[in-house]
Amino acid sequence: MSADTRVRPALKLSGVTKSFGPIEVLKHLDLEIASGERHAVIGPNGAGKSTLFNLISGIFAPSSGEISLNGRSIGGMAPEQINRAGLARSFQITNIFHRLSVFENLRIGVLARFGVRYGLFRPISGMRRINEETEKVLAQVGLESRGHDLAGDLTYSEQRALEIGMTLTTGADVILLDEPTAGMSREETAEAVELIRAVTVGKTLLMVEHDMSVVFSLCDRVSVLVYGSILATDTPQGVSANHAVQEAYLGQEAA
Ligand SMILES: Nc1ncnc2c1ncn2[C@@H]1O[C@H](COP(=O)(O)OP(=O)(O)OP(=O)(O)O)[C@@H](O)[C@H]1O
Repeated sequence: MSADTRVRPALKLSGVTKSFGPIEVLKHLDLEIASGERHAVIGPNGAGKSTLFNLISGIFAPSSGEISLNGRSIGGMAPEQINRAGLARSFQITNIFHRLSVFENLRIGVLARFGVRYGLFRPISGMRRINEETEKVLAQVGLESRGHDLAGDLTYSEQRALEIGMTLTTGADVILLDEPTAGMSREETAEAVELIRAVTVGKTLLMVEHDMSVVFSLCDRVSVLVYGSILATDTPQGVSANHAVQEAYLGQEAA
């Protein structure tokens, strides 16, 4: 591996703009997320956080600018292609199959990852490998005892853990989480933070998160998005001490 490859960011946005008709929702964004970094995006309602995630995960194409994943240009690719290139996203709105078991939900992701490859081999050995991988993710997200239960019967925080598990099944090394602790109690939030920390070891995490205590305990750096522009990117401590950020966002939240 060359020195250049080692310092290459996991995710890089250069001059990314997104307009809907005449409205420029994201304005010439530059952002680099280092490989192995845990990074939060914060910002007031309507700042463009969801739009940013939609661009990175391929729901929308950027109007201009460049997005690269592990050095490969992904701007404008379809979500499945971006997923295969190594990026997985969980959604703010629960995105699981309620009438399938927890195990079956996870196995869908594993099948998508291995299905084609194992189609070449004997089905039994292929299924064994797929089931083993599924069990592994089930354990990683702490749902071993719930594998046979319907996903719809899980508690809210267990469903969020399942969603995180679904991002892991794809084998992606860059994970996008959209408000993973939204709607959780303090205890559930603390558990979710530990889970996210554990499952993202060795991976790169980009998350939208409103809860600053989560950002402080989990993230290496934070980017503050206000009116479609990045106002600051810094450590959580640096961002909280930044006067422009306090005026534009944090002060407003505290008020
Ligand atoms: N498909 C779309 N068509 C037109 N305008 C859109 C579209 N999607 C988002 N917008 C506009 O872009 C702006 C940014 O929205 P976005 O949902 O990205 O913000 P956000 O920071 O995620 O907000 P929230 O925290 O409320 O989810 C808003 O003014 C929104 O109305």
